[in-house]
Amino acid sequence: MKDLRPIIWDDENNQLILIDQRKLPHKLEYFTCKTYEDVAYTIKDMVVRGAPAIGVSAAYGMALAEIHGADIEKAYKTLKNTRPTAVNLFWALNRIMDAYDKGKSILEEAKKIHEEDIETCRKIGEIGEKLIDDGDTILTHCNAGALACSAYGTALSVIRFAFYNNKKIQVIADETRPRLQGAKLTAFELSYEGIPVKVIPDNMAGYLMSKGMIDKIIVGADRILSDYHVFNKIGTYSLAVLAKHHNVPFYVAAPYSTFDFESGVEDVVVEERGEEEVTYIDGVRIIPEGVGVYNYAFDCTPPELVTAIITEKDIIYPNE
Ligand SMILES: CSC[C@H]1O[C@H](OP(=O)(O)O)[C@H](O)[C@@H]1O
Repeated sequence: MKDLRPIIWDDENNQLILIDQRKLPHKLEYFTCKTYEDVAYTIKDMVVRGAPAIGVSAAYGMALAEIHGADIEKAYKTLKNTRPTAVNLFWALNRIMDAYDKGKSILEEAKKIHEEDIETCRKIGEIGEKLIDDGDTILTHCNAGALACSAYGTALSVIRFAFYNNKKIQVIADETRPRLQGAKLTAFELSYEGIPVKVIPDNMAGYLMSKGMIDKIIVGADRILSDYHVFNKIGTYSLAVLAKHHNVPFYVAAPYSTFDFESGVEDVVVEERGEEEVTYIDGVRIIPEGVGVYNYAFDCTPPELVTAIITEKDIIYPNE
């Protein structure tokens, strides 16, 4: 298994080194964070993205605040305000603040969160792999891979473990407009590892399902509520509706740090990002000046459309 690690803590120089995912797939470059402000920037500008990866990075951002004697409360607020939907960000920051309030080292707690995330994602793959059959064609959305976590991924961990258990699978990655995480990140991550992957435009998924070309769908998550409403990348809900119509199993893979047992659906802030993500592709304007756009980054899939949720402890069947 080619171990893609997007988050590296450099103990020697007290800095956080991140794969700059804005540069993929053309360049594998790194962004070095020396302050918590640097980390906040990387989360907002999606140098690092993906619910677990955002949480781990924010934890190290707090460690940088501690190392440099910065105002811890200010660092907490700055990092907390980077992105509103992925609950892992708040889970990690609150865990760091709990440790700090108890007089523990923030850096040591951040390292624990990082190490736990690696093991959690590995377990999700081990547990979820049994849902994949030899010969399956599996559609995935956005990037819920090692690039969204500390290693392995969530949805892509299931796919990796199926592949390494000698199941002959074919992955279909839809491109995932507007940021194209599927085309740029999932296709990079799987081809880098030799896992068969094809990319499709988002609007092709329904046609492939109607032709019986998709056996299963597996996606990640940014926030799962206690009633199993799933917040994930925009377009997930559309896939879930299509999957229901075509009787295609729809799986969600996520660690328990993505669960939010407090909020109701109406409490969750669905991130809206800048218009330029929709009006431009790779720096080229594609929409006429003066024409408005929507750019919701996430949507919500109700539990009745979810076949199963794969975690590091168990498989949850919301409708059984
Ligand atoms: C393993 S969680 C990945 C999750 O995060 C992504 O969002 P973004 O790329 O905007 O951070 C997407 O929703 C993925 O499913």
